[in-house]
Amino acid sequence: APKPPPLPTASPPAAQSCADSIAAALGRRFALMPEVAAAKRREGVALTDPAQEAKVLRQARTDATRQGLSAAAAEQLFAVLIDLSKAVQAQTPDGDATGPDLATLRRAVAAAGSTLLPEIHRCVPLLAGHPDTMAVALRHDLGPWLDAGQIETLLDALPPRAFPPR
Ligand SMILES: C=C(O[C@@H]1C=C(C(=O)O)C=C[C@H]1O)C(=O)O
Repeated sequence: APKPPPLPTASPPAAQSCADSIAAALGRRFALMPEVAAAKRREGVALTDPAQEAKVLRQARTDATRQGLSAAAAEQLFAVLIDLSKAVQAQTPDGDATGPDLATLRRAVAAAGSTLLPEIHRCVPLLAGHPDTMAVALRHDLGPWLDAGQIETLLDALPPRAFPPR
């Protein structure tokens, strides 16, 4: 009998561009965190804001449900993003005497976050069967913000490891 063809190894372009756009949206969100840290210091606000976290998680569940994605997977992803975002803030050196205020920055954080779930929805079928594509994209785009262990944590909350095709 003929041997079955080998499993594909190279990422098709559609999977790669999907992973790149998710990584870019994540990068835009993390890139705001040094500014968030600076605004909190200026405004005398604590690193952790449980009410804001609850709002972000509630929004993630609502958006996911509206888009036909798993609310649990979306909440888990944003819980990981909150943890990692606080780690980035905690590592931000003292600085910036001026810059956008926290309320303005939170609107920008929400805008960056809101592009994620629609992208994930579009990408789930394309990333299925390509376990390394997202890893390569995150390592490429998130190096300025996250270390290797943090990138692994985030990969566990993204397709194709999370958000199974439905
Ligand atoms: C980004 C912030 O810092 C923390 C991280 C949050 C997030 O990643 O959405 C939300 C609340 C804070 O505990 C913030 O306060 O807005």
